Amino acid sequence: MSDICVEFKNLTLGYEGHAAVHHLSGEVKSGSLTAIVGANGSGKSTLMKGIAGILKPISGSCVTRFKRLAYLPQQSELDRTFPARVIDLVSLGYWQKRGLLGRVSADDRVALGRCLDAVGLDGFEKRALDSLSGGQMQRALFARTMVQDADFILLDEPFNAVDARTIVDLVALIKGWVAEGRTVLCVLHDHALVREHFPRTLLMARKPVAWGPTPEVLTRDNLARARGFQEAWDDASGWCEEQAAVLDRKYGKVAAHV
Ligand SMILES: Nc1ncnc2c1ncn2[C@@H]1O[C@H](COP(=O)(O)OP(=O)(O)OP(=O)(O)O)[C@@H](O)[C@H]1O
Repeated sequence: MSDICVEFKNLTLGYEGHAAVHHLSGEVKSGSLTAIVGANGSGKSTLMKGIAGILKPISGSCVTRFKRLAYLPQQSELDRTFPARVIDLVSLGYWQKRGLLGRVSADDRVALGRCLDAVGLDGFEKRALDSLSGGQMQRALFARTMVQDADFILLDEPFNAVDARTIVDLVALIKGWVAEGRTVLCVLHDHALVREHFPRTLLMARKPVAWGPTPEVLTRDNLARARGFQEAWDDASGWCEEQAAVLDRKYGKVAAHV
């Protein structure tokens, strides 16, 4: 098996002709743990959707070589008023394996119980989703991710609105997945957390500003450059080439492939 599980080749992604991620090239190694950081609107979620295949490239390509994907979107994209229990939500993790209407086997139920236990939600099976706290909901979503038994895991801001204790527990789960050989890409805003726990980082500002070992990426210079790109970016402008060239001249050329 190749040790590269995702390869970006000059990838540009966007919406209705407007690019949100520009000219990304690079590779994600199997078994790696990478943080994706950048300001609001810098293209992090767009990149996740591109990797998940939800968004097709405007140009360039994103070649994926993983077997099974688990994608945990931002909580804001989830409807918690849907009348469902924790067990229903977590069981959805089996749909790739069983199909949407397939039966969850006795073995699956045992595995599901183990996952709920691992995320600290033992006994919560029958709780309604709208009765959960933000942290408990995130734990339930992590249980669903575990049930999927994916070799490639995308997490979009998984620590939003959860307390410090929950973050510690969820980070430990993520590290456990990586120790099992799974690959994890995780969108985060907390740079201190990234420095402490994430060996590799991709810094985005609509285009890649830096990508590599975290201490080499989260430098004062790179963060200033990312701010400059982001602030100068004009959402109203049509195509990216001209604007990117202007910004490159102003802030220095971006190392698009690190
Ligand atoms: N469905 C959409 N239709 C049109 N434009 C969109 C859509 N989703 C995102 N965008 C735009 O694409 C750009 C990048 O958005 P994206 O959500 O990828 O940023 P982000 O880095 O994940 O931001 P945040 O940290 O706020 O979640 C933004 O200008 C945003 O308005």
